[in-house]
Amino acid sequence: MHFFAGGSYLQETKKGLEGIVALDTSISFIDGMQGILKYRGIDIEHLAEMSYETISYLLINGILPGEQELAAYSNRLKSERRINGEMIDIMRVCNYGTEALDSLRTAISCTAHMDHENDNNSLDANKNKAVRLIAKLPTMIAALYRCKSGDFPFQPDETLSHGANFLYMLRGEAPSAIEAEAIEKDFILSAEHELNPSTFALRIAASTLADVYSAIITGLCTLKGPLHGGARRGVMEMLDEVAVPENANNYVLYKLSRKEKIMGFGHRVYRTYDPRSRIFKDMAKRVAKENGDPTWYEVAESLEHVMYREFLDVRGRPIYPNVDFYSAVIYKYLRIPPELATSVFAIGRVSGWTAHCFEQYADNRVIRPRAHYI
Ligand SMILES: CC(=O)SCCNC(=O)CCNC(=O)[C@H](O)C(C)(C)COP(=O)(O)OP(=O)(O)OC[C@H]1O[C@@H](n2cnc3c(N)ncnc32)[C@H](O)[C@@H]1OP(=O)(O)O
Ligand SMILES: O=C([O-])CC(=O)C(=O)O
Repeated sequence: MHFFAGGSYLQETKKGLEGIVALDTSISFIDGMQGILKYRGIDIEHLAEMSYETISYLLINGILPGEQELAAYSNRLKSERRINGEMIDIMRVCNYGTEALDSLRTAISCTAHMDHENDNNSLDANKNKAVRLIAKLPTMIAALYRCKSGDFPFQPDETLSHGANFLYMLRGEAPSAIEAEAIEKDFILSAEHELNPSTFALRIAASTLADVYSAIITGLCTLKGPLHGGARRGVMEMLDEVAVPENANNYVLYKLSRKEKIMGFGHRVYRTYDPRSRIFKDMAKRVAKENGDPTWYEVAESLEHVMYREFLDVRGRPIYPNVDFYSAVIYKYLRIPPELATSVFAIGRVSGWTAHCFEQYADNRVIRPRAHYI
């Protein structure tokens, strides 16, 4: 159905813009029926075996790096990991709440103030800003955590990978090999997902030609909500609440009877298992085994079984875990505090966000849909 308003015919409203195609992209591809996800034409299963730096380069530059390009990109990221004393002072002050993302938002805003290229919107300057953001986000989040506990932040360790260095800065000791693999995979699998809410919000900001930092902060603020990236924290809290696999059935039935959402389930696009969840589930099982206490993994598996059964019985179609579900189980085993979970998601996503910024700037028209006046 079409209706007439303000001199032109408009299409019927689609609540939540479900199924609306808003733009062309070459950054990622999703087949929600078959459970396929590709970044720049490469299957996620293949990408999950690479390093985060490789994936970050791929997303931003459109092609996989050769050996020399990767070495140069990796060196640049490592040399930009440090944050200065002024930033740490800010983190000591702007650190009141129980959600690290609120402070991260301020920290990124301050980085923009300190970046001499902030107002330079050339591609070269924007790529420099992307490198700074990608490199500094883990340092900022670890520093926020340390400052909150009244401790001094640990300096980044340039000998460690992007993921291992983050865990090192949280704890002051290098992670085990499997922990380093798990966090690296988390960053890769979280890096990009087409027009998810935060990326769409960011592209709207970029389409007004707002600078990269402003667009990233727009994305970050949108990631916060519990129906999007905030669900990861929700899952961590749910695992604590359910505590043992035997409680999963009653927990789900109680929540569903009250029409409450179960965090970490459902997706707007996937009608089958999210391919990232499959990889996360396998990784979570391995981390649980290494840890020696499989309880959180078993609680998660029970929740998955009960949700599948309930949705199939009551609605005639199952529901599957999304990207936030088994990643949260991994965070529990990695001892990442729940208040950091959404910010840790952003560490991975910032490469995808910056890639979308560049794609928007390169072929821009301001994004401005219409509303149906009632
Ligand atoms: C990184 C990410 O953003 S991944 C998503 C993270 N978010 C979550 O995990 C939060 C829980 N999940 C949800 O809220 C939703 O599934 C979303 C936001 C992911 C997708 O939303 P939509 O595409 O609008 O799905 P929608 O809400 O229409 O779901 C259809 C039905 O299933 C129900 N449903 C969907 N997900 C869930 C859930 N996790 N728990 C309980 N019921 C659910 C809805 O309530 C709705 O029921 P209704 O028809 O009786 O109203
Ligand atoms: O695509 C979405 O709507 C949400 C999602 O899975 C993501 O952002 O990774």
